[in-house]
Amino acid sequence: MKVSIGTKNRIALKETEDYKVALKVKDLNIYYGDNHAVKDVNMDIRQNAVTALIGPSGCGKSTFLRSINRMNDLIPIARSTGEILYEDVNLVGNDINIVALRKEIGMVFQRPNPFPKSIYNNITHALKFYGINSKKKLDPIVEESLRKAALWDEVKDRLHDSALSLSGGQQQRLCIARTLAMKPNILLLDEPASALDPISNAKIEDLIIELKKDFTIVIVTHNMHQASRISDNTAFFLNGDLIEMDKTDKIFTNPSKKETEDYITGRFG
Ligand SMILES: Nc1ncnc2c1ncn2[C@@H]1O[C@H](COP(=O)(O)OP(=O)(O)OP(=O)(O)O)[C@@H](O)[C@H]1O
Repeated sequence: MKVSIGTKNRIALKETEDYKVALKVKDLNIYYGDNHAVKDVNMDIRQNAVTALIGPSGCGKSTFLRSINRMNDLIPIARSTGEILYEDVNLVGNDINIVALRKEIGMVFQRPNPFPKSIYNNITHALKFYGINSKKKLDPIVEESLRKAALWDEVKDRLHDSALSLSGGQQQRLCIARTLAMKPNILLLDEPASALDPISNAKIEDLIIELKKDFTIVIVTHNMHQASRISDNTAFFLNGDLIEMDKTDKIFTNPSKKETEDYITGRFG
């Protein structure tokens, strides 16, 4: 099911010696009209790791995250320059096949947004769009996706019930399962647990730690404890600038920049 994302804007991705890079961001700038929301960001996002994006409200975290699978295209005044290299394709380029891109780089939003369909049909909806229609093919994908999203045991006897009958936390895991069914390489999570109760929140955190074995994960979170618990690397944004990015332990115990320290110690934001 792998689909070519684009043909032009191809630039070889270099990997460093100690880890593989899933996304290489170079000189990325994003504007909403005159508002320069993301400024000259350079960043390597590690494969099979969790990268947390933190920073005060309005600092550009979600804008940065959304640029990775071109969700900002939906905003007419948004404009980007620079490069986000995925495999050998610049995702900022003009000839990107957005449908293919979003299949490889899936996104889960802050509020669970299941379709008003059955649990089963939530998972199969997009697969049918890609021409997978037989129950024989769909059934195993539904089970595998729900298992990966740690929801199978809770829903296996009610797959044809409405997704809206699930709790908020279950709905969010269903949205993750729906994304996993497309077999993406990268998962973008925009505060996926912030609207959930503490138990559901903990389940989502455990799930994210489990999922990084198979996927590269980039997560926006306002919750510092969450970032420190689940992420390998943390990037701190302020006013659209990437102030500092490092191993999560380092960011939370011994950041290099005063702005980072002020933020993580609660002195501002
Ligand atoms: N759809 C939009 N149209 C115009 N400007 C926008 C839009 N979305 C975000 N912005 C602006 O871009 C800047 C960065 O916003 P963004 O939502 O990326 O920040 P954030 O760090 O994710 O904030 P929060 O933590 O509150 O979600 C802000 O100045 C914001 O007003």
